[in-house]
Amino acid sequence: MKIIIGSKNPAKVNAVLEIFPAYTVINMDAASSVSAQPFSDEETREGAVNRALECVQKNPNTLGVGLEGGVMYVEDQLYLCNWGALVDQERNIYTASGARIPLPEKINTELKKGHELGDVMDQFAKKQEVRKKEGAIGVFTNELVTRKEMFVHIIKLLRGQWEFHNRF
Ligand SMILES: O=P(O)(O)OP(=O)(O)OP(=O)(O)OC[C@H]1O[C@@H](n2cnc3c(O)ncnc32)[C@H](O)[C@@H]1O
Repeated sequence: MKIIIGSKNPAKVNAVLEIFPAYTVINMDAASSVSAQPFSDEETREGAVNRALECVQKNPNTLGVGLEGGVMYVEDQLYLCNWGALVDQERNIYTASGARIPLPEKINTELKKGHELGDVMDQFAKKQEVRKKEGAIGVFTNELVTRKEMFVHIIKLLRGQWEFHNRF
C-alpha cells in the first residue's frame, strides 16, 4: 500500500519512512489551508487534517498523512505544538499531537511581530533551515529530542490507532 505524506520537509518524510518501512512513501505538497504560522492547537490540528485529506483526495486507495507545526499559549506562556493526522481509504481520520515545550520570551516577541517560527529559529540558532533539521524542539532540548524524533512519536500514535481500529 502507498502512503502519501503532504510535505517535502525531510524531518516529516523521514519520520513516516521510519514507522512505515514496508510501505511505499510518496511526498507531495499539500495545503494546510490555515495560517503560515498556526497559533493554537485547533488551528495546527486543522492544518494537519487538511493536508492528510488532500493527499487521499488526490490519490484514492492510499493512506494520507499530514503533519503540521505550530505554537499555542498555556496562560501567557508560548509553547511549541505539533499535530499529525492520518486519513484512510474509508476517510476515517486519526489525529495525535506531539511533545510540547515552552519557547523563550524572545521567540514570542518575534512571532507577535508576524514572523514565522522557521525564520525566527534560523536567526536565533544562527543556522539555516532548522525546521528541516533538528527543529525548535532540537535546539531547545540540546538535541536530545529532534523534530524528526518528535514526528516519529506522532506517526506511531497515528499508526497505532489505525491498526487498533482495523483489529475489530
Ligand atoms: O514544508 P512544510 O511541511 O510546510 O514544513 P514547515 O516546517 O515549513 O511548516 P509547518 O507547517 O510544519 O510549520 C509552520 C511554521 O512553523 C515553523 N515551525 C514549526 N515547528 C518548527 C520547529 O520545530 N522548528 C522550526 N520551525 C518550526 C515552520 O517553519 C513554519 O514557519
